[in-house]
Amino acid sequence: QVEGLIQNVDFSHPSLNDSLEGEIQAFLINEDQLHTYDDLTKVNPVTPTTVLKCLQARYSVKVFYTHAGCTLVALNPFQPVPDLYSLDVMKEYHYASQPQEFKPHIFIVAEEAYRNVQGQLEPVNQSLVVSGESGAGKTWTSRCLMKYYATVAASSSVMKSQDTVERIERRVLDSNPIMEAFGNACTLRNNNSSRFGKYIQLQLDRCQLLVGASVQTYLLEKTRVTCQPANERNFHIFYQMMKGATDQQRKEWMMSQDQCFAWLPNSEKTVEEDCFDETVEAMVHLGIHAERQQQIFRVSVMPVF
Ligand SMILES: Nc1ncnc2c1ncn2[C@@H]1O[C@H](COP(=O)(O)OP(=O)(O)OP(=O)(O)O)[C@@H](O)[C@H]1O
Repeated sequence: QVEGLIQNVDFSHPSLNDSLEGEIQAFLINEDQLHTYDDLTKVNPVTPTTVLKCLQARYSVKVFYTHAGCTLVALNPFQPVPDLYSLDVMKEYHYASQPQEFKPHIFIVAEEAYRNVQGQLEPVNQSLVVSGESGAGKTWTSRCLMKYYATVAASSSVMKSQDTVERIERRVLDSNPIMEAFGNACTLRNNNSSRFGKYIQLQLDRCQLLVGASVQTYLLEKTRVTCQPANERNFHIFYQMMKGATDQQRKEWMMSQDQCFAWLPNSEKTVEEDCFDETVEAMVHLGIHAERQQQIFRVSVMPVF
């Protein structure tokens, strides 16, 4: 992704090469300043080395977001960062008169898009594109964005407390565990890898309150159901069912505790996402009633005798 941001420079000319190398060295000499570049367009010269060194320097002081013009570069901290996404931080960005003057953050992008919806004459659609390689943090980032909108654009009094998010806002957030249970799997690169692409639409009314949402999915890696690459797993939902089913469900689904399934390799591996209760709870919030759930789970079960 960073490569794509870097200008095309012809490095083939020897003198150009030498002078550029000199500029790079001159830039990098101020090592203790590199983390202060909060916008990569200020880096000069812009080369893979200078950009990556700046990002590395920021990462080492636990700064995970950097602007690159109107793009935001997000580095994956691979660990929870306390208070980076709290309700208070959301409020700070949401109520700021100039959020772009704050430290780079995904909430700046979220807030700018939110404000841009309010066009001069008519509301204007906004799109946020989250891209990156597997494990880069796209799913995490999309969740943050949805949480932000579910909070700031909530029709109820959600800004009062973190757990008053409800109704449509709650449903928007609850779509995530369901989508992830059925569409994510543990791969070599990411324990919670999305095996599909998604296009999420959040609909706001003229008062900029969240009134609807839809998710379109595409390119689901269906072949994973029957064929999992070595040391990877099938979709989370199967393991969730194996681990979380009640005795009654086990009987009905013919899934006894000690049974092995050829299509469910690496069952011994426990990942955070193996949480059947959470999936079921989210289904309830989304209005998927018990009978429909049973139909879905019956289809999901594939016993091999
Ligand atoms: N901002 C963050 N703070 C803390 N942890 C994070 C953050 N972003 C990502 N992670 C961690 O990195 C893991 C991988 O991120 P994520 O699943 O979002 O990647 P992805 O880009 O969606 O990958 P894939 O394309 O394989 O679906 C997450 O499960 C989470 O543990």
